[in-house]
Amino acid sequence: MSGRRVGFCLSEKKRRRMNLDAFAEFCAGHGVEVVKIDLTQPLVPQGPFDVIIHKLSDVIVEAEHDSQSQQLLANFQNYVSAHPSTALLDPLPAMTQLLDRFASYRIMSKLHNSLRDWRICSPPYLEIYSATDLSSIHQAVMSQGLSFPLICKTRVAHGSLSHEMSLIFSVGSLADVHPPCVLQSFVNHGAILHKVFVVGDRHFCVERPSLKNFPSGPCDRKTIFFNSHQVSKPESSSDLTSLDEQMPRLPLPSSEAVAALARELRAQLGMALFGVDVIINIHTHTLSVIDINIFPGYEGVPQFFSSLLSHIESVLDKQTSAGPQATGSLESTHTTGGPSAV
Ligand SMILES: Nc1ncnc2c1ncn2[C@@H]1O[C@H](COP(=O)(O)OP(=O)(O)OP(=O)(O)O)[C@@H](O)[C@H]1O
Ligand SMILES: O=P(O)(O)O[C@H]1[C@H](O)[C@H](O)[C@H](OP(=O)(O)O)[C@@H](OP(=O)(O)O)[C@@H]1O
Ligand SMILES: [Mg+2]
Repeated sequence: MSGRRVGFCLSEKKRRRMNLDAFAEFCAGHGVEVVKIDLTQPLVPQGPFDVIIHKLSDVIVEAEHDSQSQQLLANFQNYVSAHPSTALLDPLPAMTQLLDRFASYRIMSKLHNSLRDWRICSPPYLEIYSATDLSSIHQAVMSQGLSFPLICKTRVAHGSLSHEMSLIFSVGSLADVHPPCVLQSFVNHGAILHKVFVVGDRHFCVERPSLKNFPSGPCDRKTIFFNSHQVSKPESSSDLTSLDEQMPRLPLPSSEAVAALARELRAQLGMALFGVDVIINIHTHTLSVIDINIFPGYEGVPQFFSSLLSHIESVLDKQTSAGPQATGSLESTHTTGGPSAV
């Protein structure tokens, strides 16, 4: 495939994290030119692009309150709208919904219906919009079927603050909740996390450290505050990830169930580059989906470069066969409803 230009719109940190320079070299060997897009400069002179791959989560989140980020985002959106033949990975509305745990958890909560045959579910959760009295939160925890311990996560699902979390063990400790946030039932899973990395129609499962088991039900224990990046990176190791008791090794997630999950979320999200965090309940052995990530790090996936290039080529092939008026994003997106909130 010759003369194809793929623009990357990533933060400097993300370019380093994915080793964009090495990917550019890899693509050059396959006749695909990788271009680093500078969002602060006019986009037209930097183009044209057959495909744009981006992770604008920083800009989208900051555009909520920062006029310069709003301008950068508007420039990008104007360029994409004016160039419908440029394929966008991934569509902005799809990415935006995953920046909000209220939206992504609504999608996760529907998986138990669409993937019932695979015994895939997502833990009960509760959306807390604003400061609410303790008894109302406790009432909602009970009525929504949540069970202690609870894990509390910020509503915003991206960026450094989004990884600050807490484990809450009693009704009294609900005072440690800082809305807007979600409360989710903690599922004992033997301190093993399964990261499912999706690249187009391919997906890869990588095992990671995870939070250890805790006694079920409320107990008189202080809230534990932690950063998720201390818990589930390949090198994570602390008393939070070390089991207090020996337990039989859990089965691996069935490859068919994981494939069904990847397929379902590809269709639901209309995205090609995302990660899904899955844990196995030590009592029921059901798969619990606890998180969906935009354009993750794909650490532990040696096939990432070849899979990404293969997906780019499949998108371009579709563009070619669909003709010059093909739309910018080849995959549709839609949002879903959700449970009551506090
Ligand atoms: N409901 C849950 N039950 C048990 N453990 C959980 C649950 N939710 C999260 N965890 C643990 O906390 C870790 C971080 O949770 P989560 O993935 O939601 O945070 P995150 O900041 O979005 O992480 P990342 O962006 O690195 O994927 C998980 O890897 C897992 O170890
Ligand atoms: O271990 P993974 O690849 O899941 O780590 C991801 C993490 O899940 C989040 O997707 C991070 O993105 P933010 O939520 O935007 O911080 C990724 O950071 P990034 O700098 O690679 O985008 C982690 O790689
Ligand atoms: Mg996660």
